[in-house]
Amino acid sequence: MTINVTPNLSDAEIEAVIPPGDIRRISGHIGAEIANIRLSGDLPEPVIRALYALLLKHKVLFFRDQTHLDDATHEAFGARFGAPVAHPTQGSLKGSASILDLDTRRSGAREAGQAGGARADQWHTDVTFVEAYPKISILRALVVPEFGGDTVWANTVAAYERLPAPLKLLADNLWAVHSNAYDYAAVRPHATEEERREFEKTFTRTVYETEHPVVRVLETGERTLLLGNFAQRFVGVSRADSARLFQLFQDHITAQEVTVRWRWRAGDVALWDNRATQHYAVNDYGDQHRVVRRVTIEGDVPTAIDGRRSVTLSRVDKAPAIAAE
Ligand SMILES: O=C(O)CCC(=O)C(=O)O
Ligand SMILES: [Fe+2]
Repeated sequence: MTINVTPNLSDAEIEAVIPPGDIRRISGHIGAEIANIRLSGDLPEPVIRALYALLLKHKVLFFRDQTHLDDATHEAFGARFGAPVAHPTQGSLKGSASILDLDTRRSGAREAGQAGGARADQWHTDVTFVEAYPKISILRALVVPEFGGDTVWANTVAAYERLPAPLKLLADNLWAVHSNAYDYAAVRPHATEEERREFEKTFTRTVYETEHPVVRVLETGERTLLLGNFAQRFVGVSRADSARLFQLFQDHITAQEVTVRWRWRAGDVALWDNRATQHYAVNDYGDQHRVVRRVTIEGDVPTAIDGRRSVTLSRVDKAPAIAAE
């Protein structure tokens, strides 16, 4: 059952279900580990509400030792926060509604896929190339390398708040075009021809272009910077200037001070507010095996400061052309 979320529970209301001693903040602006909880689709509603309130506050929540979860119960837990949605082009793991399998050993997975596929080593917010991109992502670690393979999240609300006033004004007035058809060759110069074809066949099977405000107003009233690696250019700005502006804002978003880095153990779960964060999977584990699986929860169409909403510019299906090759 999906909850009718009440965003602003008081601290006392949260404490009534999740004691403060079970909440361990990890860094100054983002991330908290929640202890003594067994995730499932059957958690009482007050617990789900408290988790959601904590998510709005900390942007990413971590849970250790959830080895009891399988794909079905992972998804059932996610469904308590809204409807699970499949990736628009990559589909989902067999037998599940929404699970994205990121396995470094799955054939074709090495370089294809979302933001670099099984190795998502680009700063991004999930699936921003569609209008109503997911509001929540929930990642479960199945196989963790002996060393390396951490994930880093950045708080895009804190990044906005820390901008000097003139840069806030600039961001407030910008819109960006996001697409899944980014320049794969530029991002992955060492990719083989096969990998490039795999990328085209799966990830960009349908090409989306969506215009989003760079500053999105959240249900909490907070303003968040909406960029990441699917952002291609700013509306009304040349490609060259877009590249410089993008770098300027991304550098603020990924400043160490607004990030948290998680060292995975098998059975860990990370739950993030995909509207208020970007993330990056550190690609430093060589050929070691790594498997993580993700459930994404339906989001809504972003609203800008002036009330305008994001719009889909185009959605072009390439599948028939590729199938005919
Ligand atoms: O592999 C990871 O740690 C993160 C992958 C990713 O970007 C995602 O699950 O959305
Ligand atoms: Fe991601």
